[in-house]
Amino acid sequence: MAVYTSLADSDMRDLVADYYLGELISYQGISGGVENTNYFLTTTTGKYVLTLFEEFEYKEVPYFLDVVAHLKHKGFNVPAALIDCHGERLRIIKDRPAIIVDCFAGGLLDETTIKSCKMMGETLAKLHTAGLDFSEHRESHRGMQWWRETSKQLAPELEPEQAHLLLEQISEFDAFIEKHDDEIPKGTIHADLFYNNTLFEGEELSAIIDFYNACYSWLMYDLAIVVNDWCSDIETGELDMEKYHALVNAYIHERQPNAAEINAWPYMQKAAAMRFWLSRLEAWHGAKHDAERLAQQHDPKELQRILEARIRYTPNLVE
Ligand SMILES: Nc1ncnc2c1ncn2[C@@H]1O[C@H](COP(=O)(O)OP(=O)(O)OP(=O)(O)O)[C@@H](O)[C@H]1O
Ligand SMILES: N[C@@H](CCO)C(=O)O
Repeated sequence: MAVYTSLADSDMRDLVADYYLGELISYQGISGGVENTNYFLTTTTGKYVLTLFEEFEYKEVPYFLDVVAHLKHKGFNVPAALIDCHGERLRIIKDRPAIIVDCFAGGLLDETTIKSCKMMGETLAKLHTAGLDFSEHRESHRGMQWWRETSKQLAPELEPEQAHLLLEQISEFDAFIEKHDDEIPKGTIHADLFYNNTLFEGEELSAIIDFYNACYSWLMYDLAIVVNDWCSDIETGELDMEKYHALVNAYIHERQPNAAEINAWPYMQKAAAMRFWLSRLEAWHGAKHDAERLAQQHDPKELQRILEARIRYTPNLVE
């Protein structure tokens, strides 16, 4: 279970007493995520989620809270940090920065469908447009610099063919970006919009969560992250072309990519797969001597298969 920082009953009661949330009724660690510690809190006023940030220091967190506040202000159902009795939205609990947000109704999809892909494509384009006037620009903490350094560190631990594939993909993308970076539109992106970061009520997309990889980067890179997760067959890595067309056409209908984005699309699809393959490899290698932690990790092979499938074939953005 991904509760890295455990809180005692008394910690929870003290915490809830510091917000306008009534009395604590119960709490429960959330097993879903891998990056942060999350608890569901039930109080006399409703249901909430407590997040303790395991990767970030206190001063790094306000950017993410500002992104969410900006999008909430624009009408998206996203988890803005609640304000406590002292007027603060961010605090330290057990040495970790922590926030409380509303718990949204809805559940995780077991799998994506053509209809949910269409909804995601449309919503992603709207999210990108809404983020264009967000003035804080933060580089990704899992961007080009991170993948260059991490791939070099991990390469000796990998099978030679894996190391070759990883390093080759990074240099191919780096060479492409060196020439074209300035032409490809950037904005504030979610950068981790896997379908387990969305909630659905019935067939309706009800909320988008987990903005803690948000950054200022290429909008097409964000679309590629979404396509790879929402439209790929997990066993083979191949795209389900009906889902692909539903998602991409819905995106394009809302926001028309320019010629540079169309040109960059194959590179973005491969880079997006490589980035999550690498973060899963990093997490997996970091956890390999701890069976409990290892069992919580996502399987890196799934993203390796997606990358290999995108190398075999990358569909065009616009037919
Ligand atoms: N505001 C919320 N409303 C309802 N459920 C939530 C909310 N926030 C988190 N959850 C639940 O908790 C789970 C884990 O949350 P989250 O994805 O933010 O954790 P994480 O550790 O950052 O995960 P990962 O990085 O693996 O996606 C979600 O899949 C969802 O089921
Ligand atoms: N969505 C990521 C984990 C959290 O960043 C993955 O599936 O590898």
